[in-house]
Amino acid sequence: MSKLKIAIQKSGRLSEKSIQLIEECGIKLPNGGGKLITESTNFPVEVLFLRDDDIPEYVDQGVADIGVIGENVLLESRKNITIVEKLGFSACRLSLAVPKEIDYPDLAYFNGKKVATSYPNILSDYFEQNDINATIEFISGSVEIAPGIGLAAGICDIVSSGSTLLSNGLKEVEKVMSSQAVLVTSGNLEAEKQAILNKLLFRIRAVQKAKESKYILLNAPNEKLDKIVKILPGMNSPTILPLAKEGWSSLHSVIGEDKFWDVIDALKDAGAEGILVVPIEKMIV
Ligand SMILES: Nc1ncnc2c1ncn2[C@@H]1O[C@H](COP(=O)(O)OP(=O)(O)OP(=O)(O)O)[C@@H](O)[C@H]1O
Ligand SMILES: O=P(O)(O)OC[C@H]1O[C@H](OP(=O)(O)OP(=O)(O)O)[C@H](O)[C@@H]1O
Ligand SMILES: [Mg+2]
Repeated sequence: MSKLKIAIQKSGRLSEKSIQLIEECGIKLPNGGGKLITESTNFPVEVLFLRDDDIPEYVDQGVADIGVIGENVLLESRKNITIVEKLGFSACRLSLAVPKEIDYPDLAYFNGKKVATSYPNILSDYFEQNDINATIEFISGSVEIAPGIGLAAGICDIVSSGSTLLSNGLKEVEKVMSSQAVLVTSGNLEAEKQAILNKLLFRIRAVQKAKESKYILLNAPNEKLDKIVKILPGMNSPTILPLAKEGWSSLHSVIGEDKFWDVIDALKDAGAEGILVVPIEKMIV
């Protein structure tokens, strides 16, 4: 029976979350051992642990069927592979930065200047689209030190909190792209592997959906239920159960994590009491 080969980063910013996602899908992986390839004991997948930059090539070649990488690495690779699912973790951006004391006018600042980056393809496309004529200096890591050692006038690198820029005396001046972890495939899977991927995607979506939602329970006097129900945007209509206390009910519903804080005050004002909000592990809609 065929197995779906999944390439994930061996060690780095994507590793832990990639393994966590696989495990949250109920796919068991043997513990540790430093192996670079491992098989699940309860789902037809093999996991390959690789450098993230190598994953696009392996997926393109069919050595791996799917892979987890940042959108930045996908775009830089210029491979003919496609995103099957955005995974929502390792959110960051690729930005241009210059020494903080520079009085930066606009993108034209980079005309005739040298810019250091590990993303020469993305950056040259970006400069071309914006009619900027700059020299791109490729360096594979520690890009933030380039201006300080006189290698370049600016850099283009990953920014998340901004603390690496700050500690190297740089400031972000232009966002080139946003990125998050994505699941990619070459799109040439044989039927049996595609069926495994479909099963995996179904589980990933259930896990993702659950993370975006919370299960809410509250108590309220019966005469206030109508008003409370109108405040709660649920999956379907909420469940209402009578409480032992005469004239009171317990109401259960599912609510978007992003909406929760907006509606909580409205619920209290409408007479809700004993509000409990609990995480959902999986959600099939
Ligand atoms: N500070 C950050 N916050 C959030 N996401 C990040 C951050 N830095 C990088 N990423 C994302 O995680 C991916 C992997 O980053 P990491 O720094 O582990 O890569 P790397 O050093 O190239 O690793 P490798 O050794 O596998 O080549 C990046 O391509 C990017 O999409
Ligand atoms: O804006 P920040 O939150 O500071 O994050 C940005 C930094 O994070 C990444 O490096 P990482 O820490 O993964 O180390 P690496 O360069 O060794 O990959 C990236 O290359 C930046 O240097
Ligand atoms: Mg890398």
